[in-house]
Amino acid sequence: MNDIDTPDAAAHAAPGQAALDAKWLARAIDLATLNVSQGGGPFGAVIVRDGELIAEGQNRVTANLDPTAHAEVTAIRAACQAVGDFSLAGMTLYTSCEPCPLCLSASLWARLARVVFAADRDDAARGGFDDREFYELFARDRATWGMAVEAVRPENAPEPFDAWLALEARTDY
Ligand SMILES: Nc1nc2[nH]cnc2c(=O)[nH]1
Repeated sequence: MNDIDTPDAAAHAAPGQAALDAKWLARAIDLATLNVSQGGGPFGAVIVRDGELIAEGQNRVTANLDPTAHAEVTAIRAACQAVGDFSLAGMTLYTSCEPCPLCLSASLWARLARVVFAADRDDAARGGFDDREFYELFARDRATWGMAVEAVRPENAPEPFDAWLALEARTDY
């Protein structure tokens, strides 16, 4: 079992929460290990609301030819379908590994209340995954990146936002 009862976790968790966290993290880790034997990457995740399992996810990047199919993202997609909403406000994401920047951003967009992880970015690096490197990249000037990120600003660049703001019946997210 993982020792997740750190001072930091304890500061945010209600009494009894540590045992519940351990239970859901164990499921996420099981999903991750199982996924390795099923042609996927070593990552698993579950989404829980009020102690109830809403959805599970596994890394399907290579299996689905989808670089965004990280375990957390597949769990978020499945949870949104399960509850019929693009918001997962009030829910907790348990993941077998610290979310990479993609998964952390997806978690923020999904408005999750909590993210709890087991292995960390150093464990992922040992497994050959770039999570830590991407965190380090975001802390650096983009000019130093291997991938060019270029702002080109045609006159009508803000136009889609004008259309959005003019739409009274828009669904904000
Ligand atoms: N947390 C996490 N990190 C990854 N790095 C590569 N794939 C994944 C994934 O599915 N989850």
